Amino acid sequence: MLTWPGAGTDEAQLLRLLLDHVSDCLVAVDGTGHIVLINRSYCHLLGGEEDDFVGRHITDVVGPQTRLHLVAQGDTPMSPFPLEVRGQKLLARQAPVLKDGKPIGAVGVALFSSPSALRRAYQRFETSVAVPAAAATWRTRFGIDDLVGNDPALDACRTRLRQAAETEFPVLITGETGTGKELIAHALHALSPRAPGPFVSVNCASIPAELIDSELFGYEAGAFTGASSRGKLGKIEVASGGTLFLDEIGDMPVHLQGSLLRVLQTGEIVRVGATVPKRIDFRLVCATHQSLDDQLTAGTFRRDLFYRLAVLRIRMPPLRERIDLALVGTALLNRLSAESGLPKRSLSAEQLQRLERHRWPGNVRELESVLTRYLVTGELAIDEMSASANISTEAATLKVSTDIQRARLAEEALLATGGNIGEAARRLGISRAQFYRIRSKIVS
Ligand SMILES: Nc1ncnc2c1ncn2[C@@H]1O[C@H](COP(=O)(O)OP(=O)(O)OP(=O)(O)O)[C@@H](O)[C@H]1O
Repeated sequence: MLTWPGAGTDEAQLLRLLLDHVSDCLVAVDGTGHIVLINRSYCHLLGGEEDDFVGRHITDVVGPQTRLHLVAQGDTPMSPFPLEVRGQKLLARQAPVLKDGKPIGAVGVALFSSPSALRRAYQRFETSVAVPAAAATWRTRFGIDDLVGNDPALDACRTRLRQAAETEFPVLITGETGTGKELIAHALHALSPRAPGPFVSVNCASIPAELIDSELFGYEAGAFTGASSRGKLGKIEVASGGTLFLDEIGDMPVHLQGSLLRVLQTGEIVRVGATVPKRIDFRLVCATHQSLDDQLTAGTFRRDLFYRLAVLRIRMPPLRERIDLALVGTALLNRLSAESGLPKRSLSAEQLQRLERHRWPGNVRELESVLTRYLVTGELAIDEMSASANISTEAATLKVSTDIQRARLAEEALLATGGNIGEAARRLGISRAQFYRIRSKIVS
């Protein structure tokens, strides 16, 4: 006799309870093909209650293509068996119910609602075995509480952040260097339902152009000379079930922008050297300190990709536009002293005024640096070099825009030649080495 403490003593009720907790759709028929038992998942799929189906012939309920009544009479089961029930494609498994070696009925279990659900389940399984070891190291380091400040623009960022965390849309975070773009990307992941999954961060500016491909998409075993014999998991795959953070997205080479766009459109990646695409479930968050508008105009950033990844936008305010410098300075000073073990120091009214007069081109990162120095030396030395940084930034912009133009021509030549660097260099009338140099100026 079947017993289960706390579940009552009625065996039929107990059986019902168990079956209703099986999420797969399950139905049993007697030797004539009439339904004797059907669980809640199947009733739900059929859009009715148990009483609507028990006693009816399986072909009346599921449709003429079912074979369950035939299996109940001794036909060989076919598993998995494709079935369409109420417009829903299923893969089903059938098994005869035997008594003294003779069939007295059959049980049918719908395994997956469609081949793509099956593929997804298989990939989930594969990923759950292969990815966790890699993903375990990819965790968020910051939450929304780490975002210090009491400023209207920062409050607007917090609101946007909370709204974005409830959705799955791509987010583009913009702002000058050091304004907290990476911090807020971590916080976004930590607030989202994906928080238990990995947060995988890739800095597009720090990976050589020729490696970004394999870094993001991974490669198959032996995909190219020097490739690991076991193949490599790409960062997009490592981010499966979590968030992929692409920092400095403005530095992504044009040919890769096309690949990323395809991933966003299809939800699938193709590893370098592979032919079969793989479905990956990840959320994309990007950041840039560059003006993507300028790059859109210059043609170095694809407009179609831009619209895809900038569905939701968060602009981090520069420190000089914020009204809470005293509060941020004091909070950071306390945090830095707690983290470093250095004795606490406070800031006088005069010192706070000096902080407020500075333009902070390096934003909160620069402020952290000044305050750390203050904790160590007791002197509030604000970097004079950084105060004049605006002028040098403008001078640098001219140079950068020339570099961008050249890189754009190089990328166009590369596209036109199907990725053949030698040929692209020849068309531009430069050497391969010059070609690499031009591209690396933008990429590294
Ligand atoms: N509002 C804030 N509150 C507390 N710390 C902050 C805040 N904004 C930035 N920081 C700190 O400033 C430093 C720089 O932040 P972060 O790396 O997120 O900036 P970023 O905008 O991504 O910079 P970059 O564009 O150079 O990559 C980090 O140590 C971060 O913790």
